[in-house]
Amino acid sequence: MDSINYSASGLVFDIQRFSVHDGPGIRTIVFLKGCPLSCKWCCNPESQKLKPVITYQKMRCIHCGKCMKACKQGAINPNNKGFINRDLCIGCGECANVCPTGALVLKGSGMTVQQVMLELRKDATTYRRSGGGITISGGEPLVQSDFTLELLRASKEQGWNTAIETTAYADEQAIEKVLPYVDLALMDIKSMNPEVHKKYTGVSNELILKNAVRVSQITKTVIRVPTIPGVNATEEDILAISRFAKTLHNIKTIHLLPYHTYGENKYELLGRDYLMKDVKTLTPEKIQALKTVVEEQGFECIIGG
Ligand SMILES: C[S@@+](CC[C@H](N)C(=O)[O-])C[C@H]1O[C@@H](n2cnc3c(N)ncnc32)[C@H](O)[C@@H]1O
Ligand code: SF4
Ligand code: SF4
Ligand code: SF4
Repeated sequence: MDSINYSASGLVFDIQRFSVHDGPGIRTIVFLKGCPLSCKWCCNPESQKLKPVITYQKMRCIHCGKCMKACKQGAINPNNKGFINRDLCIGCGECANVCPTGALVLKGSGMTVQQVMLELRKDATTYRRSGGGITISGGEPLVQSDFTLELLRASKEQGWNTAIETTAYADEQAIEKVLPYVDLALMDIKSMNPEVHKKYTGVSNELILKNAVRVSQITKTVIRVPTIPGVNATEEDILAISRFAKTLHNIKTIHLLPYHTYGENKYELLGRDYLMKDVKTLTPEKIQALKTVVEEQGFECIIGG
């Protein structure tokens, strides 16, 4: 086995400590950039591009003009819709460096495995006491598969529990090399209907359904379904996903994640329209009915994951 490459670097857009979701015990979630999907409801739209992106918060702007002078691409102009011309912006972050109020923030920066491990080590005692560890999310962690692999290997060497949040849209090699170092795969199945999947996520579900079999063979897997009204939140949709889960290897638990709008304001910061504005989250009665469907198929069902 090769030694761990601590100098491998990846694009990270957030690190959240003390999470009690997304795996056992107390965890640190490392959010990676890059996703081949573009789910219309995505709560992390800043994750999707595999490069740093700038956010602009109008409320904080005092119109000092420093960013305009700093931007060599001429991408900033108060007359632009959303302040920044995103066709010109290269995500260099020079504007954010000079902004005195924090109105401009760059999402995504290069970090080495060693730098991420330094962050993680701050909570090593907590991981040991609680049986927790690292969860790699995003974005899609399998996009930066070499970086994800090294982070997982380094974490396993410390004896920490490892998890990934994935939608398994990746090539076979990425699955085969990364999953053996994952203790728990929290794997989304968003819809069994290929047209619906394509319409709302930008890609067909064919590769995901194929890879789901392999993921479940390699490691302990929990199926997750973000339940989005008008997309995949009928009893028929959830029954179809539950039946599919039965064809996988040893799935015991399905998480239903009720649709939420926590990410809505981020779209504005990115100069994008939020396309799910009119969608209301499910009532507790409706989500309960979906839970019953899952349980009738013999699975444990957790609402919220
Ligand atoms: C941001 S994703 C990152 C991992 C991976 N890209 C995926 O989709 O599985 C993490 C989790 O958040 C869920 N999620 C994203 N947007 C959501 C929303 N608006 N409401 C409920 N769950 C959401 C996803 O379904 C996924 O289970
Ligand atoms: S990130 Fe760079 S290119 Fe983009 S607006 Fe700021 S300074 Fe200009
Ligand atoms: S530097 Fe910041 S506060 Fe000044 S104009 Fe640009 S965004 Fe606004
Ligand atoms: S797969 Fe995950 S990260 Fe990618 S767009 Fe969908 S919810 Fe967002």
